[in-house]
Amino acid sequence: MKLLSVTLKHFKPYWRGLLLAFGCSLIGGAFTVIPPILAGKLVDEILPNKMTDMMGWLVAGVFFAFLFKIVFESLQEFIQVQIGLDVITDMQLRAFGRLHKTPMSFFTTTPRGDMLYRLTHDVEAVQNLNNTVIPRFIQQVVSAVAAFIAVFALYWPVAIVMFAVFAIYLYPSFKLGRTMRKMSAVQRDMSADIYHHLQESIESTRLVRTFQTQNREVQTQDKKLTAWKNFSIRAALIGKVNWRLGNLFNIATPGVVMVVGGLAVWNHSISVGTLVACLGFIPTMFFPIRSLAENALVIQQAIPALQRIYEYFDLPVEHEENLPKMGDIRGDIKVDDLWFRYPDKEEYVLKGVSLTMEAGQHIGIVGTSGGGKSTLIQLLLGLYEPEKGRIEIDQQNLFAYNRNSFRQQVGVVSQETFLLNNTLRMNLLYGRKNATQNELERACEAAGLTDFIAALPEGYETIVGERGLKLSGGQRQRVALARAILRHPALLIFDEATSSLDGETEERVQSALESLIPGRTTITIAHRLVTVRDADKILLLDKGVVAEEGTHDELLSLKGQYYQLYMAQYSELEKERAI
Ligand SMILES: Nc1ncnc2c1ncn2[C@@H]1O[C@H](COP(=O)(O)OP(=O)(O)OP(=O)(O)O)[C@@H](O)[C@H]1O
Repeated sequence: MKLLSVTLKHFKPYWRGLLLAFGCSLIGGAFTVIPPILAGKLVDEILPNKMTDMMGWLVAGVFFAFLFKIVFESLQEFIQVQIGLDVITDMQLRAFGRLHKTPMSFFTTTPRGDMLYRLTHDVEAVQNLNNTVIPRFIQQVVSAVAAFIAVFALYWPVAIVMFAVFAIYLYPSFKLGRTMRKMSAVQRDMSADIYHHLQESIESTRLVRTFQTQNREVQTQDKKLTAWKNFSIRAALIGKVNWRLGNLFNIATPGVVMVVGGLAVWNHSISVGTLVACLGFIPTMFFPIRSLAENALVIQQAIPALQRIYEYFDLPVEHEENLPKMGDIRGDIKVDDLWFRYPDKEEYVLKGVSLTMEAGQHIGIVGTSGGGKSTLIQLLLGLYEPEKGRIEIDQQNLFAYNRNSFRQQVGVVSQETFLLNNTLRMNLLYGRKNATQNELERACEAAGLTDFIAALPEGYETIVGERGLKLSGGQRQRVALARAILRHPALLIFDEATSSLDGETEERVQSALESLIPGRTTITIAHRLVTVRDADKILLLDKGVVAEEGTHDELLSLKGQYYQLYMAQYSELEKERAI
C-alpha cells in the first residue's frame, strides 16, 4: 500500500497530463468496440439481405475505427511516456539527493555497488515498466472494459461467463505473481552484489595484479554468477508457467463463449451476428491478461526495484535542513569531553577528548596509529555526532547549526585526494565555481603549482584522468591544497596531507603549507613530528585519550611519549641523512 501511495504522490504533479492521457485512452477504447459490432451486423443484416452497397461503408467503418483507435492510443502513450520519464527522473534525483544528506556512517556500512545499482539498474527496471508496460496496459484495460460493457449490452450471460473465467484466472496468477515478486527481490539483491564485486574488483586492479589474485577474483565472480543463474532459471520457469496459464485461459475462453452463446442462438435468445460480435470481443477482453502474463517479469522486477529506490527516500538525514546557518566564523574552537564510537562498534574511539584553540592558532595533532586523530577531525566537521560532549565554534554549539554552512568555511587537505575525471581548472574550482582567474592563479602559486601548470601543453584545461591518476601523488596533493586555499577558508585542516609523498615532494608541499599557516586557524594531523614542531600547541592522542599537550619544547621536556616518538623519528632522520 505504501508503495502505491508513494508512487501516486510522485505522479500527482502531472495529474493534468494524466487526465488528458486517460481521456485519449477512453476515446481509443470506444473505437475498439466498433469492428466486432460491425461484424455482427455483417452476419445478421448485410450478408442475408445481400446489401452489397453497405460493404464499402462497413470496410470504411472498420478502417477508420482502427485508425482513430491508433491515433488516440498513440497520443495517450506519448503523453504517458513523457510523464513516466519525468517521474522516474524525479525519483532518481530524490534518492540521490537523500543519499548526499544521509550521515557518513551509511557510506561506511553500505557497499558502493549496492548504492550504484539502485540508482541505475533499479531505476532502469522501473523505467521499463513505466515506458512500455503501463501505457499499453491502461489502453488494454480501458478497451477491455469497453468490450465488456458492449458484450453485457449484447447478451449479458456471455459477459458473466467471461468475467467468471477472468476471475478464475486471477487467483493462480496472483499467487504466482507473489512468488515471482519475492524471487525477483532476491534476484535484484544478488545482482547488486555481483555489481558491487565487479566494481570493486575493477577499481582495485592494481592490488589484484600486485598480489596475483586474478584467478581468485574470477572464481568469486563465477560463484556469484552461478548462484544468480540457478536462481534466475527457477524464476524464469515460474514466469513461463504464469505466461502459459494466461495462454490457456486465452484459448479456453472462446470455447466457453461458443458453448454459452451457441446455446443462446439455438434457443433464439440471440442472433448469430450477436454471437460473432461476442466472439470478436474476446481478444480485446483478454488483452490485459495476456499482457500481464507476457510482462510479468518486467512487472515483478520493477516492484522490488521500486521498493529499493523508495528505501532511499527514508534514509535518515545528517541534520535538519531548517537549522540556522552559521555566520562567518573567526575560528575559536572548543572541544569538550568528546566521547564517540562508530555505529555498531562497542569500543569507544574517542574517550573524553577536550581541546581549545583560538582563531589564528595552529594546532598539531600527533599520536599512535589508530589513536583517533582522523575521527576527531570527522567529528569537528560534523560528519559524525558524538555520543557525549560538545563542539563549539566561536562559542556556538556546532550541532545546533546547519553543518554545511560551517563546512563551507573549512578547507580540508587529506592524505587521500579526490579528483574528478575533468580538467585541472574544474578540479581547482570545485569548491568555488565563481573564483576569478586571478584568484585561481594566486591559489596555484601558494600551492606551488604554477611551474607545473605552465609546463603542461593544455595548462588548466588538462584532463587529470580517473581520480586524478594522470597526476603524480605530489601534484594531486598540491591541486587539493590549491582547491582548499581557493575557498578562503577560516579554518584549514591538514590530515596527513604529506604523508604519502616522497621526501623531496613532501618538502615542497610542506613548504607550500607552511607559507599558508601563519595567522590562519589551522589543525595539522601528522605522523612526522617535524611537521608540527612550530605549532602553537600539540596534542598527542593515544587510544582515544589526549595523553600529552603542550608546545614542542614543553612536550620534549616532559620526556614522555612525545619525546620517545620524536627521538625515534629523529634518529631515523639522522640515519637517512648519513646514508
Ligand atoms: N568508519 C569506521 N568504522 C568503524 N571503525 C572505524 C572507522 N574509521 C576508523 N575506525 C576505527 O577507529 C579507530 C581510530 O581511527 P582513526 O582513523 O581516527 O585513527 P588515526 O589516529 O587517524 O589513525 P592513523 O594515524 O593510522 O591514520 C581505529 O581503531 C579504526 O579502526
